[in-house]
Amino acid sequence: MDSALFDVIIIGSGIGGLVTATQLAAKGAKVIVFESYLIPGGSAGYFQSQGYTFDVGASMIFGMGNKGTTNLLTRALDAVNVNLETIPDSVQIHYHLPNGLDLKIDRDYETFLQNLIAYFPQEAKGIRRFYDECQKVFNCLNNIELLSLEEPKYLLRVFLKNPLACLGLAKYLPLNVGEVAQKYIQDPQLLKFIDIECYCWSVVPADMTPMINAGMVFSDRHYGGVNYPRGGVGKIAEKLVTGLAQLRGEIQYQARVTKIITKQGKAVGVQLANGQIYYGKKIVSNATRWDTFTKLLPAQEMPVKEKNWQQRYIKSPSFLSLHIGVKAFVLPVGTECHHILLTDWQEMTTATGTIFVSIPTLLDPDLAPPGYHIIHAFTPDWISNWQGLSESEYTDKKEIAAGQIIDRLAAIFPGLDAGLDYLEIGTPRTHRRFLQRIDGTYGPIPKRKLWGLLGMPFNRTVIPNLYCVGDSTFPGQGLNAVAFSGFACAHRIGVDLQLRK
Ligand SMILES: NC(=O)c1ccc[n+]([C@@H]2O[C@H](COP(=O)([O-])OP(=O)(O)OC[C@H]3O[C@@H](n4cnc5c(N)ncnc54)[C@H](O)[C@@H]3O)[C@@H](O)[C@H]2O)c1
Ligand SMILES: CC(C)=CCC/C(C)=C/C=C/C(C)=C/C=C/C(C)=C/C=C/C=C(C)/C=C/C=C(C)/C=C/C=C(\C)CCC=C(C)C
Repeated sequence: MDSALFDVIIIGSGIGGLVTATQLAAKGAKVIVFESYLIPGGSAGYFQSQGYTFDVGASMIFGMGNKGTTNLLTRALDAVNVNLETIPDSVQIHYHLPNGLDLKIDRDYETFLQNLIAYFPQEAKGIRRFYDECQKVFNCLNNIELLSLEEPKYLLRVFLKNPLACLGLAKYLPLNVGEVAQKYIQDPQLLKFIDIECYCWSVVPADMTPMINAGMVFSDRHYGGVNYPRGGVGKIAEKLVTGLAQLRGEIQYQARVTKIITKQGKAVGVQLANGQIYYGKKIVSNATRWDTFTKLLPAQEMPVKEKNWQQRYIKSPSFLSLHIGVKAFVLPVGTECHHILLTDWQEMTTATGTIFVSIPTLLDPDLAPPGYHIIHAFTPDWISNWQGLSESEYTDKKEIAAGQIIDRLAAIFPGLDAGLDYLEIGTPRTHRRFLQRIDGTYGPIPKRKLWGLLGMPFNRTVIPNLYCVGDSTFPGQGLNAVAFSGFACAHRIGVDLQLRK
């Protein structure tokens, strides 16, 4: 069944897809979003059970500050006249690391530096120089308008307005964190610490983590800060959808796109699982590049550019996630919201080696019944560890794996077993199923050491009228990063469609 022509069809309502949709609707485009799940948000969605509201992903949110230009989530919400109350987190992460390295990353930059220097006094100068250099990158970004790097007029405009910031960014685009850190720091334990500072959001150590992204994360946490949306991470997507609807943009749920329709090599529409066909002038995929170019388009016709990208980037592991409800007594007084647990540096990048913990109810108690808290504990794991099992083997394996994580969590929550009220276990298979992400992957990671961010593709693809948005486009994983990708994608499409607003 055919239907009206849309300006833009967006496949998927992750934050990347929704920022693209809202930006384009605000520019006056006729937009429709198709989402395969029941609610918007993708990996920034939520689920509710027995009085708890769980974030499906982590709850450490950057980009919700109220100043500068890098607060892209705040800006995306403002652009469609919706707002969301946020709760500031005074500590980004409490690290529990090998050899007794127990450190809180304070929101205040100077306090953070002093706390780290207390562990490595001999590296005081190097620590300051390294993190100050990250701040330099951030200051360049935070001084310019952030739009599509594929739009020459914008590049010229931004360059003429702020040449030093642009040259600064151009210098850092090919660099990784490792090479900058090693300029200033010699202590092997401290370099390991820089590795986990990167790994916990990029899923690769410092020598493979782009310097631009580190500039964002290591500086925004002290500038706009980490801020939690009241009501849960899922509120960001819900509010964007409200804004989209106010601008007459449409969204359909339980609407899985099975095919991108092409005509003479150009993308012209999409087909849904129920057989319906929709046509659009521009098609945007918020599915991963792997899903886009193997499932939504014929895998055997994959463009060379995409094949080359797959030579440079591989799928990161997925996660084993425990969504836990506990009695309040489990949390010792002074517990912070986010934790990283690692007992052996050798295990940092191995499956289930590093444990991540979020306790969003410390910021927003209404996410759990009175007297209870949420502990979301997750650890990287590969889908290959969860395949080829019978139903009962799968259930047993889940329980054993969850038991092991709970035992390890006892290091910081000794009463956890006794105070357990609720437990839901998600595996890489769960992430694949609910998020429609191939192998449940968290996103692309470099296959080998690359030139910083230079290898990450922008939004246009070699197929005319087909764009990608989200974490397999520049600058990669993270809600604020995919929000950037959404701003850039909408800007490029706005120019291509000659939208006047
Ligand atoms: N900072 C944090 O704590 C945090 C928390 C959650 C997520 N994240 C980040 O968010 C990023 C992901 O954002 P994103 O925008 O790239 O995408 P996403 O994967 O979150 O969303 C993609 C959406 O597209 C939908 N979809 C996929 N294929 C479809 C199809 N064929 N038809 C219809 N719908 C389809 C999925 O259901 C999903 O809702 C991740 O990189 C992760 O790092 C960060
Ligand atoms: C003209 C000339 C000469 C030149 C040009 C140059 C330029 C202009 C350039 C530009 C560039 C740009 C714009 C760039 C941008 C970038 C960006 C925006 C970036 C961003 C980033 C972000 C990020 C990375 C983020 C991230 C985050 C994340 C991932 C997070 C996550 C988290 C997690 C998972 C964790 C959890 C933990 C716990 C729980 C503990």
